[in-house]
Amino acid sequence: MINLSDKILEETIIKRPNKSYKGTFGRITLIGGNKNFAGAIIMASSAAVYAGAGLVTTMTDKNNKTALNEALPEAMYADYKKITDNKALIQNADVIVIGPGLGTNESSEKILRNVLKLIGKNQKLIIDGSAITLIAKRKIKLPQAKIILTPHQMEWQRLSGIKIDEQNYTVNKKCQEKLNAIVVLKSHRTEIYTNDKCFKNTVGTPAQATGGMGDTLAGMIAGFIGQFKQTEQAVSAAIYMHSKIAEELSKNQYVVLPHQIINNIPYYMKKYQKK
Ligand SMILES: NC(=O)C1=CN([C@@H]2O[C@H](COP(=O)(O)OP(=O)(O)OC[C@H]3O[C@@H](n4cnc5c(N)ncnc54)[C@H](OP(=O)(O)O)[C@@H]3O)[C@@H](O)[C@H]2O)[C@@H](O)CC1
Ligand SMILES: Nc1ncnc2c1ncn2[C@@H]1O[C@H](COP(=O)(O)OP(=O)(O)O)[C@@H](O)[C@H]1O
Ligand SMILES: [Mg+2]
Repeated sequence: MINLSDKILEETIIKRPNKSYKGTFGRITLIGGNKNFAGAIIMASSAAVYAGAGLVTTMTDKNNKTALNEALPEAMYADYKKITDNKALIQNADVIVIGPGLGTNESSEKILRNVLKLIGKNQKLIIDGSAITLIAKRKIKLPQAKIILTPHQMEWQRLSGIKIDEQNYTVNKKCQEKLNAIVVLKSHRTEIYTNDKCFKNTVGTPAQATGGMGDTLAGMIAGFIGQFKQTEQAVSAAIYMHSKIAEELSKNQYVVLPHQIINNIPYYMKKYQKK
């Protein structure tokens, strides 16, 4: 297990090339946010935009359209019940995020299945929250793609069958290999399992134990892997920076909210970019 440090940020966050445009920095499509969980997909989408994603589309419940436009005018909207009429939004994306606030009813399952059918093998797919629970409970097969799973410990228990108090490096690694995906096992000290290396987060604070913190992380990871070439490195950098911001803010705050992390991402990216 490799302990993460500031080095991961300096190695990952490069100076933006002058010869570039929005397409250079990643087209990201996020799917989630049922009518009760608008916040989850708005936080994930905001984190992606603030982490530098070039172009963001949010596919969500139609009741969330106004809230999304008001909170994040940078994001485009599409109805997540019309995936099959909007195949290009999935097929042309560099990174797809599915799950924040998606819910686990039949309609959520249908949306998830429709998205998974469209994923290409070279696309990066982040599977979070409800999508992990659905895959576990309905035994849905993962597509061929560059997959990143971001479970908290209970979601990992549902997916892997490993009880929370029995989760350890050896059994987690074995299951990650079987899934053939990067597994971000979230806890107060998140672990990242990849095919060749494993990393452990060394920063973070109980001040960040707030609903929406994982939704924010999923969007941040999307923003990073949409821009920075080395996927494993970019995933690790996003996780480290998410907690680093929380830890810094917690010096003056009793609690740190997801939107406060989001607002700080551009400043921290500038501060830690490759010298
Ligand atoms: N504003 C919004 O729109 C928000 C929307 N959200 C969306 O809601 C959806 C459901 O996600 P979820 O994580 O809230 O619920 P679920 O999957 O049932 O897991 C909770 C169960 O697991 C247990 N547990 C054990 N260990 C744990 C651990 N380390 N971390 C966390 N839980 C742990 C825990 O134990 P307990 O608390 O009972 O002790 C409980 O029994 C998802 O799509 C998400 O994106 C949220 O992000 C909130 C903000
Ligand atoms: N006590 C803690 N110390 C450090 N990080 C924490 C702590 N509690 C929660 N976190 C972080 O907050 C996030 C919680 O993710 P998750 O449970 O999926 O939240 P949500 O689904 O509500 O958005 C993870 O990134 C986790 O590492
Ligand atoms: Mg979550």
